[in-house]
Amino acid sequence: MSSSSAVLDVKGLRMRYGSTDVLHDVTFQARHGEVLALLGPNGAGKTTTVEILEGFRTRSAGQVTVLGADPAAGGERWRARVGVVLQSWRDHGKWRVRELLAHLGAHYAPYSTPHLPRPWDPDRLIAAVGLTEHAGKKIKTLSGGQRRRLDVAIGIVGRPELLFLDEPTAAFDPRARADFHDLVRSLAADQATTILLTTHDLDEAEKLADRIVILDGGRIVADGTAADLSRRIAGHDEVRWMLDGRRHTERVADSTAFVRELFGRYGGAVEELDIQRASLEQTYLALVRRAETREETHR
Ligand SMILES: Nc1ncnc2c1ncn2[C@@H]1O[C@H](COP(=O)(O)OP(=O)(O)OP(=O)(O)O)[C@@H](O)[C@H]1O
Repeated sequence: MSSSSAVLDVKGLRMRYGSTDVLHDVTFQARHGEVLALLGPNGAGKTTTVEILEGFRTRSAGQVTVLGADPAAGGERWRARVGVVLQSWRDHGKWRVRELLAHLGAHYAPYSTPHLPRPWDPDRLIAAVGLTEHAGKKIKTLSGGQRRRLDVAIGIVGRPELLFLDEPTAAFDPRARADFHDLVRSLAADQATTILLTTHDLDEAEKLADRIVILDGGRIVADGTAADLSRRIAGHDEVRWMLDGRRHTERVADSTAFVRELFGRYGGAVEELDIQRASLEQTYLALVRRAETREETHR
């Protein structure tokens, strides 16, 4: 990908709090319409990275371009193109759901274009986040999960071209989570919204993300599709089969190539073939463990 076509372009990003470096030379990009998941253990630097990209935190060093601008200097027009999902709008407890979304949405009207009409129609947006029944309710009367849906609605009311979602489904019940996943997919597929998602839910990352970036100890330890990442863990696929009445089990790096060879050699004599690929969870844990071992030996 050329840097100019990237919606997010981060090169050599560093962040230091006092005398502690928490981001070391972080480099990654996101394309138009791509869903990127940023994963990593607690304290890895995900929130710090996202807040720098959102323009809420000033970096110590490195080049950061977000929708063509440096977020540290992004003006009103730039901000109108970026969606941020913040934690609950507690100060607005007396506002009603539809009223707040219409009020906040009005701010984006001057940035409307024929290609991207802004803001979302409040009722369509309320339906998209599953709050139709609660549209007339005061915010302080919503449950935690309903409030979180409202947070998401507030984040996307201006039809952002780039959306930051920081652990968006943490308080969602399974139904709300599934609805939310549909919404994220449709934002990316139908509206070409680029989405940067941080999550601790690996299943969510695997379902939603086109690409996964793993941050550990302030460094990127992996960047690729879920399949790319699992290929980096040699010997993770488990292939089982029966041959001449005997059961065989083999751990291999590339199960497709292995099975092709197996059939090439034994043909129809191979029975009860079963392939188990490593889950993203196993891959993630192996990559993080490997990065942490490397870090310890360098210390
Ligand atoms: N304002 C701050 N001052 C000093 N250190 C900070 C500050 N904010 C974060 N840190 C430190 O920076 C590191 C990265 O924190 P960050 O919140 O970015 O991690 P994270 O990956 O988002 O973690 P989590 O998954 O727990 O939310 C941590 O060691 C944290 O203690």
